[in-house]
Amino acid sequence: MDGLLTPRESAEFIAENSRDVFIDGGGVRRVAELLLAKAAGPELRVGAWKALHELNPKAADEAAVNWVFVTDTLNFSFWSESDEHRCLVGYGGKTYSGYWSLCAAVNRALDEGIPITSASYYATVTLDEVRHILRSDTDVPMPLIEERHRILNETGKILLEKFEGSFLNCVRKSDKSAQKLLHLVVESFPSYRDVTQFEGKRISFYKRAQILVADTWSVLEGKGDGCFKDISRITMFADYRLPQVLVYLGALKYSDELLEKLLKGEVLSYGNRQEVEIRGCSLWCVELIRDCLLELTEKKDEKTSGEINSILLDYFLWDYARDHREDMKGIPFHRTRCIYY
Ligand SMILES: Nc1nc2c(c(CN[C@H]3C=C[C@H](O)[C@@H]3O)cn2[C@@H]2O[C@H](COP(=O)(O)O)[C@@H](O)[C@H]2O)c(=O)[nH]1
Repeated sequence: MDGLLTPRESAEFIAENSRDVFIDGGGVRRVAELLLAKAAGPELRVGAWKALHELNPKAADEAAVNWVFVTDTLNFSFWSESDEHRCLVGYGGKTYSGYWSLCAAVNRALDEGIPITSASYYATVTLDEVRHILRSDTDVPMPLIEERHRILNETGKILLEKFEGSFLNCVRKSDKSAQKLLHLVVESFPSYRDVTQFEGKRISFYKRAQILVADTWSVLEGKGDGCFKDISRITMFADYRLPQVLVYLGALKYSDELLEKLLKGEVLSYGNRQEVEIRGCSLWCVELIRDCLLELTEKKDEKTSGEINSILLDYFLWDYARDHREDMKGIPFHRTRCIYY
């Protein structure tokens, strides 16, 4: 698309022109030092995607790739008005919330013999069937059920028409380039077009398309069809959890006016100036943390378990946010209801 900035270009431009969100250099360094201590550990490596998350597929086959595709097609907007009243899904003796409630519901459906990862099924699945598949154990349903149904039908039909019903065929058309796969996804599937404007420029975040590429790389363990030569050009994924954890860790700061708005739980619409600043500055902040971490590892000649990229930093910080939910209670996340993140 002409004149459309890449996510990294968008983030740098937003950070340079942001009025209500700021990157704190000292905080960036402190987070890089926190990550340095983990550089040689089990988290900052592609294998962590399977090793640390029991709901993720263990296989690296076509079915696993199609599990990733349908899950990332629905990977958006799990936040509820109140944390006490939210969608929960019980699976394998555990109760899951947020993004993990989606994964638990997908696995529960497969166990019930519902072929939810097959495009030939979800291209024509009905709204009632989707309500059943994504049903909550509480009286709070998963948000945006109607949109999830519409997106499943739309995406399933396109996957059948263009890629013989399997996302692995889409991956195989990308010449093992993460960037080519990213663009093939956003050109083919409308619900992945996470683009908006800021200060008169057309900007992109492509959050779900980037995490789809990242999760495809992870489920294929960075090997074979998943051996993307340019995987390090994928940036962090601009969702509503990373900003929260970056503020908690002191790498990102909000103006008093914006913080007050978020503490009141005010909804920010998709593409709103402050919402764009939160997403753009978070993305740029993680890029700066990665640069600082790479500098520290070189200086300290620290062993790392393979190349550290923004995907692995993002995964680590997102998991960190999950594990520190209680500690982060005082830090608001921004509320935007949309299908893009
Ligand atoms: N930046 C970033 N955003 C991520 C993820 C993931 C899931 N990926 C994990 C799963 C397997 C891999 O091992 C990854 O660790 C979901 N989200 C977003 O968060 C929000 C849900 O949050 P909560 O309400 O707390 O569940 C929602 O916008 C969702 O789209 C990530 O990794 N990074």
